Amino acid sequence: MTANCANKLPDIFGSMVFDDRAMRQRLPKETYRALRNTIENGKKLDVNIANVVANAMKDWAVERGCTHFTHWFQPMTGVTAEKHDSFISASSDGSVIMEFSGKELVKGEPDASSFPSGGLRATFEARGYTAWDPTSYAFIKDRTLCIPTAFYSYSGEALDKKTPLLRSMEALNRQALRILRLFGNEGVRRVVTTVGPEQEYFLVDKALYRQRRDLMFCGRTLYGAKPPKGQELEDHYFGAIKPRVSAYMKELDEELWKLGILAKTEHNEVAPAQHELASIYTSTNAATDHNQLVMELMKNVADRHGLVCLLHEKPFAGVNGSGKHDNWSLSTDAGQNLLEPGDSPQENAQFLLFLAAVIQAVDDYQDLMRVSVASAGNDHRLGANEAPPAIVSIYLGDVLTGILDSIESGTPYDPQSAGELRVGVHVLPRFPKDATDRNRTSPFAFTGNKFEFRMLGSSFSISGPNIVLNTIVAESLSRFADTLENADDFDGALHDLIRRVIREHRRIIFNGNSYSDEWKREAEKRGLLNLRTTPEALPCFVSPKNIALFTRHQIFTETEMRSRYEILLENYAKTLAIEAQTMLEMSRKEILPAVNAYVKDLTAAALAKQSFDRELGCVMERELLGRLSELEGGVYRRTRLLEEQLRRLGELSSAKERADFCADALFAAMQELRAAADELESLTGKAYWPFPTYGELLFNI
Ligand SMILES: NC(=O)CC[C@H](N)C(=O)O
Repeated sequence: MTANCANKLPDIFGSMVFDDRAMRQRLPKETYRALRNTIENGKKLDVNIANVVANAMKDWAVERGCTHFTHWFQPMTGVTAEKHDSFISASSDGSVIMEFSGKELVKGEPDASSFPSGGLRATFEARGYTAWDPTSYAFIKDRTLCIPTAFYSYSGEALDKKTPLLRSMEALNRQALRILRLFGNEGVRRVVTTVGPEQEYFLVDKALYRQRRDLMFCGRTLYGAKPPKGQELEDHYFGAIKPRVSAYMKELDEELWKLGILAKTEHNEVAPAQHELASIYTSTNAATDHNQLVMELMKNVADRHGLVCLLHEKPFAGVNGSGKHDNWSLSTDAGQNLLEPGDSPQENAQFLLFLAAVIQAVDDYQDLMRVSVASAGNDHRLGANEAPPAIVSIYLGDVLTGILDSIESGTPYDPQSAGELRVGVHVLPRFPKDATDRNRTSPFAFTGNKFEFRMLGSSFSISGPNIVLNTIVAESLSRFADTLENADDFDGALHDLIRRVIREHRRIIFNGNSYSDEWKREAEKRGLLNLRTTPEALPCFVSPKNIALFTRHQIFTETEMRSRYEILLENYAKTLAIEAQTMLEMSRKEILPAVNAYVKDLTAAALAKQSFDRELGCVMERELLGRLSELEGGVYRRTRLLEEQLRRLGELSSAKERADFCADALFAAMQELRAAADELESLTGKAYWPFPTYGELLFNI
């Protein structure tokens, strides 16, 4: 955005979205009211009304240069999908008119037989349908009107990431309203979960990227010796943004603002070439759609700047990885944040109950939290260089923990104050927001009025982790409501309930350094789970306890869960197999021939020296040739070993066996090959090494 355009920002914002402003302007009053009723209360939309809405949307889109529309959906691939249809309709005189009907708006059939379904559909029964989600606004991308939709099978099973997310938001709404009624909050009609995601990413030069097959095929480097400088000086974090990156960020912001995305904060991250973009929170459904668009646009805009945006969780070994921090909270339709401590005993009590619900949920369902962030890419990040470990725990800060302690033990919070703290009777001691000191090591940190779930990988759809958060908290709230609805003495029952939750679940609270080895030992003593790899974590998803949870709240059917489990396992094994294949290709076609060329030149130089003068020593050539030949032999042997492991992988039939084999034998073989090749890299002449080094990739922008 040029400087003189800055004052037009409020006009540009949302200009490519058919949002409330556009609806109000374009729809007849009655249609507008009916549509709002659908958006807010889920009321079915009459087909005549849908026709009017569709036509208005089409006119609006055509005025903005659109010729096509698409049902935009989120299959289990983790990225979005679209199939474009033009608005044209043939007339008898050979001309065309532009049309878009209510039927086309509301439902589509993309024949999506090639999306992962985890055995839910065979190709002969491959029908898939998309259904308009009116709670997320339609928008224009690439001259196409995009209609956010849910994607499901012929027999009604969810095949996407949106349907269960909407169901989980509904479950949470149901249970949170029960709780609010107990506190006499009759006016609240809806509780929504909100999210503000922080998105980390790397930028590398496109010309360099193209020379690396590992980046092109896998999104991360599979080889690469440590450069002389990494992030140790901590000079990149929040450093001045380089002009090329700044130009990129400005264009990206403008594109995002046009789509009504609340892009707010941007800065350099810890590793060289790493950056972050944070958005202001909004409803989880919109935030999920928006984050998918953020990732897509990050890539597209980078391309226009001769850059490539890497969203992988660990593009470079040994330096900071990229996460996505999910700032989660609950808000009423009146805008009250339910995780914000209040001023009166009533408000405080309500806050403490919601807090207790989260504490119980995270402790009871640590396994699901871990599953929700499990992927091949994130396995490299969790527990390494400034990313949370695989052990789930909650950070509350000393002040809030102190308050909970005194409620539990019945002792005064403040030694000067008289008597114990009674929930619902006393006002909580004031704790300034800053008292919840930011703890960057915690997987799940309370930050004053929301929780920051820091375990998500940068390439994730935020849908899965939020489905889990919403559902497990809905479960705690429903149990609390069952107890409290039957209580004779509400304040007494509430106090006892909160006390019990703190007593039973305090093991999940940890305010110290989650990166440390002591914490690993301590967590084990506390009986917390430490599910190190994806194949170790995933089976928890389909444990009887978790199937019972998701089916009870109608988020997933058991069939849907089993299919998702299969998809996740397969995805893991496929990712590792692609990486192993890529390593083999790079070793055989690039590394070994390059080193050989260097060896040949060194040999020729030594021979030339000798023939020139027999007395001339060849210490360097002799020694270097010895080391190079040995390492070359090592790389060759390990290449053969990796080939052998890949062959063995091909013989395994079940998805679980394949995933386990990949995490274990295949990954070990990849690591060994890499170690030998990286050593070779540091000994090989610059002109010979076949692809750009870490130093070039990380410091070339
Ligand atoms: N400064 C930070 O917040 C670093 C976060 C880190 N990149 C992660 O993976 O979560």
